[in-house]
Amino acid sequence: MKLRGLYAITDSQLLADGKLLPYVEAALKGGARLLQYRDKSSDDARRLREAEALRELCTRYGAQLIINDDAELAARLGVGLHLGQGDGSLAAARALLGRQAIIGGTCHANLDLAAAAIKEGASYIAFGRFYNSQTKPGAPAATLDLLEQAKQRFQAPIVAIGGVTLDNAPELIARGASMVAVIHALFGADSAAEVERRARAFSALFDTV
Ligand SMILES: Cc1ncc(COP(=O)(O)OP(=O)(O)O)c(N)n1
Ligand SMILES: Cc1ncsc1CCOP(=O)(O)O
Ligand SMILES: [Mg+2]
Repeated sequence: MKLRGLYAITDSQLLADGKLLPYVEAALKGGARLLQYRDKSSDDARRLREAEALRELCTRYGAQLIINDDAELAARLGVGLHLGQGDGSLAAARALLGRQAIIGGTCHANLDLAAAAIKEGASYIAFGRFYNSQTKPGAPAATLDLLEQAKQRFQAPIVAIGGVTLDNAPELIARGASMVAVIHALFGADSAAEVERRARAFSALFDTV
């Protein structure tokens, strides 16, 4: 699968009260190519249930499910995985999940971390936050120049994350992002119809830039 386009990431607060499945389905209808299940709770039974439901939705829409932080859950479901610095070894995750799995690594604003992630078998490298993020305000800041340097240095697909909106996504794509990972500007919406509209608009940026 070509890693290009909208990368939607779930949020437990924004998608509470029964919104998880309808809002995710709207994002997938709108063209999201990757969907990350990001749930920091320790309710393993609920996490398994929700992740299984998301996997089914992703299959229906031809998208790929990625599990945040939890290699065991990714292995159990046979889906992809995203690991940050301190979430465990990418090489061990690659060995666990196999050659085909999509595995991403957080590289903050550091090209050496990206080189190491690729060496360990990452399918994509993620930089950010690029802008102010309501979801993760303390994440280390990355610049557009860094993105350009990463694009020149690496062939691996580059994911840009952190405060990404419909207004600033075009400059990220122009400077080398092959995917934009979005939480608030996608799922912080009043209705599933609005999520679908936003997802379509994000996805369309990849046709034109
Ligand atoms: C696509 C993508 N990029 C970066 C992150 C951040 O991962 P991490 O640094 O481990 O932080 P948490 O998301 O676990 O809080 C991500 N999740 N996805
Ligand atoms: C998980 C994560 N890692 C760096 S910024 C961020 C949050 C992205 O969410 P938002 O799109 O709401 O800024
Ligand atoms: Mg993490």
